[in-house]
Amino acid sequence: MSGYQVDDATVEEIETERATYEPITEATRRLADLCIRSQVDAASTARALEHLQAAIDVLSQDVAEGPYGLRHSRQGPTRPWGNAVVGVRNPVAPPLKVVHETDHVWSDFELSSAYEGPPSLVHGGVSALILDQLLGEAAAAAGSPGMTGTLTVRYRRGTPLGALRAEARVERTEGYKTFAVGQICDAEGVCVEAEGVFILPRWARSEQEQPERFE
Ligand SMILES: CCCCCCCC(=O)SCCNC(=O)CCNC(=O)[C@H](O)C(C)(C)COP(=O)(O)OP(=O)(O)OC[C@H]1O[C@@H](n2cnc3c(N)ncnc32)[C@H](O)[C@@H]1OP(=O)(O)O
Repeated sequence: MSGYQVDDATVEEIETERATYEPITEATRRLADLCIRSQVDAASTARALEHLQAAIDVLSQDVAEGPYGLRHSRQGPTRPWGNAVVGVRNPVAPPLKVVHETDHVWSDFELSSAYEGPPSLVHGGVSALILDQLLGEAAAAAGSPGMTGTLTVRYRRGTPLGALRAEARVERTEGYKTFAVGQICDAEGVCVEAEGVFILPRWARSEQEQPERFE
C-alpha cells in the first residue's frame, strides 16, 4: 500500500526537518485560534492577509506531491508528521504527544477554540478523532497494530475546551483483531468513552515485515 515509506533519514536529518517546519506549524495553529478570536479592524485583517499571502507564496515554491504519509527511518524515529492528531507538521493536529506505558498509552493535551462544537465544548467528532488515534496507538504499542474497523463512542457529558487527558489500552486480541478501550477526561472525570476493533488488513497479513503502526 502506498504512503508507507521506509528511508535512511538519520536522527540529525530528522531533527533538522523538525526544527525547520515545527515552528511554522505552531504559528499556524496560533493563527487558527486568532482567526476565530481576533477583534482587530478590517484594515488590520487586510494587512495580516497580505503577510499571509507572502508566506503562502514562499512556501509554495517547493511542494511535495501528495500527503506526507508514514515515514519509517531505518536509523531514526518513525514520522507520522502529517497525522491529524499527532502530526508535528500538521497545524490541524493539536498535536498530541502520546506516552506508551507497558499496559496503556496516555496523553495530556490542550484543545483550543479551533476544536469547538457546542459553545465552549469540544466537537464530538474531534473527541472521536482523538480516541481513534489513542486506541490505535494502544493496539500498536501492544504489538498488534491495525486499522480501525469499528469505533463506538459514548459521550457521557460535555467535554470542555482546554486541558484534557486521553488514555487507552488493549482489552483483548483475537488473531489479527485487537479490541481496545479508552477515554477522555477533564479535571472532574470521564467525559467520553470509546471502544474499537483494530484489524490488521488482509494486505498487511501477507507482508514479510508487518507495519508497526497505521495512521
Ligand atoms: C499508531 C497508529 C494509530 C493510528 C490510529 C488511527 C487509525 C485509523 O484511523 S485507520 C483509518 C480508518 N479505518 C480505515 O480506513 C479502515 C478501512 N477498512 C479496511 O481497510 C478494511 O475493511 C479492514 C482492514 C477494516 C478489514 O478488511 P480486511 O483486512 O479485508 O478484513 P477481512 O478479511 O474482510 O475481515 C477480517 C475480520 O475482521 C472483521 N471485520 C472486517 N471489517 C470490520 C469492521 N469494520 N468492524 C469490525 N470487524 C470487521 C471481519 O468480520 C473478519 O472477521 P472474522 O475473521 O472473524 O470473520
